[in-house]
Amino acid sequence: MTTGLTRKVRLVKCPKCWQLLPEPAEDGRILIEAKDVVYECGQNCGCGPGCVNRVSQRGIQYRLEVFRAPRKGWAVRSWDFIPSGAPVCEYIGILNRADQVEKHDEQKSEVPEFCIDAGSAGNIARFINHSCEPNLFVQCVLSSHQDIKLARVVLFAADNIPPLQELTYDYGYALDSVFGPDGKVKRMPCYCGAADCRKRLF
Ligand SMILES: C[S@@+](CC[C@H](N)C(=O)[O-])C[C@H]1O[C@@H](n2cnc3c(N)ncnc32)[C@H](O)[C@@H]1O
Repeated sequence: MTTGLTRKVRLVKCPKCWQLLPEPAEDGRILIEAKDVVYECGQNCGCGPGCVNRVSQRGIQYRLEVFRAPRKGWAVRSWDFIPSGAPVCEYIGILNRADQVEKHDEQKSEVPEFCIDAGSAGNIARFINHSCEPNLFVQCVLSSHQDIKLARVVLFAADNIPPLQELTYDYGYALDSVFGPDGKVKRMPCYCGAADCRKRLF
């Protein structure tokens, strides 16, 4: 999971606690659409943990289950209905400089500065599979600092998601962008089953 965002920010007042925040924050508990970055209130605001502008800081609110999916290995679904725009879970792992990951792993042509590696440590997000027609989207969130390269990465519902439907997001690989240690292009078939499936993850 990588973020390659760069963006100039404008300081405005938080609508809830009136502290200065970069750019207007989302007013409400759900996110309507993906943005470059969402600014939430954090430890530097005076508003406290109950502030509505901390939508992704409440931990996992749904009963998520890891299950076995045909041809894809482990997968994740929710026992509860998830409304469109709701934060589902943060993508947790070890933050690495992308160039360090490359030394012992596959290479990508466009490499961002940092990546979150959930291979050795992470949460349930590491079991969420790719789909070409996903029901989650990836959103960068800043709250306790303003360094976009170190934003938290949170998965939000892109749709109303009924119970037991597999949760998926678009891994976002460009085709032929992943290379093996031998320098050859690596290909991985996609089994998401979407009508417009690209047939390959990368
Ligand atoms: C982050 S893991 C997801 C959890 C994984 N299924 C497992 O069993 O641990 C990513 C890996 O899952 C598999 N995967 C995810 N989405 C897939 C898809 N749409 N089609 C085929 N394999 C998929 C691939 O092996 C991929 O490298």
